[in-house]
Amino acid sequence: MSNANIMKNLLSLFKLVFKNNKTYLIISFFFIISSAVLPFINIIYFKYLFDAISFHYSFSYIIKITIYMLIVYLITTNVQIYTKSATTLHSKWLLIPMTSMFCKKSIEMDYQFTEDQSVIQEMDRAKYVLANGDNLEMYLDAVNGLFISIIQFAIIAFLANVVNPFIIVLILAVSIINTVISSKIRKKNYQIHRESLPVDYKWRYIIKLATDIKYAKEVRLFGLKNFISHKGDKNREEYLSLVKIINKNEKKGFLATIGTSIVQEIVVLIILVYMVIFKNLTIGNFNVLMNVTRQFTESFKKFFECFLNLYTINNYLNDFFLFLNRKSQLRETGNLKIELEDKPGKIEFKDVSFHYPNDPRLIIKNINLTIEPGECLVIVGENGAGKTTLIKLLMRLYDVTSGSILYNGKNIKEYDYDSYMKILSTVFQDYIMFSTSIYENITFKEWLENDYDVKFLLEQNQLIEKVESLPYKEQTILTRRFEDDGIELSGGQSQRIAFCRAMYRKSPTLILDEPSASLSPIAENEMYVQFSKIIRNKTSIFISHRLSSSSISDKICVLDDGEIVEYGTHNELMGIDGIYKNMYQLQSQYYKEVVSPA
Ligand SMILES: Nc1ncnc2c1ncn2[C@@H]1O[C@H](COP(=O)(O)OP(=O)(O)OP(=O)(O)O)[C@@H](O)[C@H]1O
Repeated sequence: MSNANIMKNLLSLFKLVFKNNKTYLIISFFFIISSAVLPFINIIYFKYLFDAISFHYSFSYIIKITIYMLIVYLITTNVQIYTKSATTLHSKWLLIPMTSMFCKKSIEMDYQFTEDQSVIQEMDRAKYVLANGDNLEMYLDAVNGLFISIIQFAIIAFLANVVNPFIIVLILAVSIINTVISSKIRKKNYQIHRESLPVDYKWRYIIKLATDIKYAKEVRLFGLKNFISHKGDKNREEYLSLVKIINKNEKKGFLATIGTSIVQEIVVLIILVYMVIFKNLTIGNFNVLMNVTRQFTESFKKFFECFLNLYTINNYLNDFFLFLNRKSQLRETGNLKIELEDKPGKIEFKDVSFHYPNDPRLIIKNINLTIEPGECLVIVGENGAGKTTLIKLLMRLYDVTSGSILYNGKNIKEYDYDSYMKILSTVFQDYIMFSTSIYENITFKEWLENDYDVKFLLEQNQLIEKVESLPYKEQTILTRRFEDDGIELSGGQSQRIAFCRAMYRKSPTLILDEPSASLSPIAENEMYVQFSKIIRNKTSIFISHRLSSSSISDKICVLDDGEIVEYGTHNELMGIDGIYKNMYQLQSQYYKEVVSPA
């Protein structure tokens, strides 16, 4: 870690403090001054006291300097105690803007990075600063400590006429040796700690497997108790073997520095005793000299300790700022605003090919497709044909490998990212229900009494009866993760909430990936009847395995192994002996078998 990095991170942190918590700076100033001068009050007092006794000053003079000393001591101690606890508290406050910056960056980060192991690990290390707030406290404490030591050096330099130069050289040498030992140990341990983070991350995943409701069914069904606990045992063994190395390194370093410090104490004592016996050093001056020397050692120790803390924690802070400064390629392209955001636009795929960043296989191959404004397109195809991937490209979760996607004639990269995202509403197969109220799950807004849009959507999606029957209606919390009176919805009900969420955005383009996957055939039919009303004046794209969706489609596109193999209206595709006709006939036969009475 270079010094430039330390300075850069310090500056970044200082800017953050200055922007978010100026009070911290004022409190720190008083903390630094009071802590720096506190040890010298006694030293200076005893110097004056011994002088007064040696030179037979009046008793009232001694009382006077004693009272001054007590007043100064009391004020300084109080200031130091108050500001110490205040700086600790205010450094915790700093976690608020830092957490918010971190979350914002994580969300704005290019989607493809969420699958990149090196970025995931960088994010984990950055998270470490937030999850272990003590690190930030220690870092800021170290910065204050450095200032305290520097002021103390200045005071000591002022009093230096009484310090033997040999002692200074000795203290300097011992402090430097101890610093080198400690910094080597810390560097080694930081590397080991870095190695331990992914292990710890896996451990949290294992705990989640055992406790998270998401996995509860699978875990019980397949009797995964031993499987999970075995994984947990192995993981902890791996983690503890790393902690053992860290402890061993620390022990070695501790023993080495204690050894050098003992040698230093003995040599200083020998020199001062020699000066008392052979150089007429008075006991009073011996006392002052001993105290200043000890303070000198203390200040040096503190200085290097703070520097080492700063250096070590800087590694974590560096990861934090590195992550924060990570560029988002997808976001930082165009800045064109979309005009008429509520009107559907023309979407064109031109020679689009794509492979995932971690896999060279082409998943989308030379696609040419036009979706006219207000058209309803159904994309069908076997599992793995590339249907979801095509939608991910349209949603700018990934950039095309070659070719281009146009919206109203302009490459989607030219648009401002947020402006472009506003025109799309998507429900993916793996939509998420958040552990918050039904209302917030749909709107992502604070509760608004009588939000008729939400009521209308609940009604349209046949959820109103269910929601009205709940004790807190739209304010009922989904999932029981945080609330005892939270509710669990069925797959189909959750999917309808996800539809409401997509429709609430009122975007001119609606994309639904497998909208009927969790619905019964009757519900599926009702859904398409509802959809035909909702999608009026919107462009809609459905990915569907169930071909009943064709009843509301204008065009159907059949994907096979990343290529468009058939394209046209339902009637056109039924006219050719292809994949679509085959699939349709198979499915309608199945429906007949299921529905017709035996
Ligand atoms: N993040 C990823 N990294 C690498 N390959 C991926 C990734 N996501 C999907 N793929 C691969 O891309 C191919 C197409 O996947 P996609 O999800 O687009 O298919 P699909 O047609 O939507 O399938 P399904 O009907 O099963 O949902 C698959 O072979 C899949 O393994």
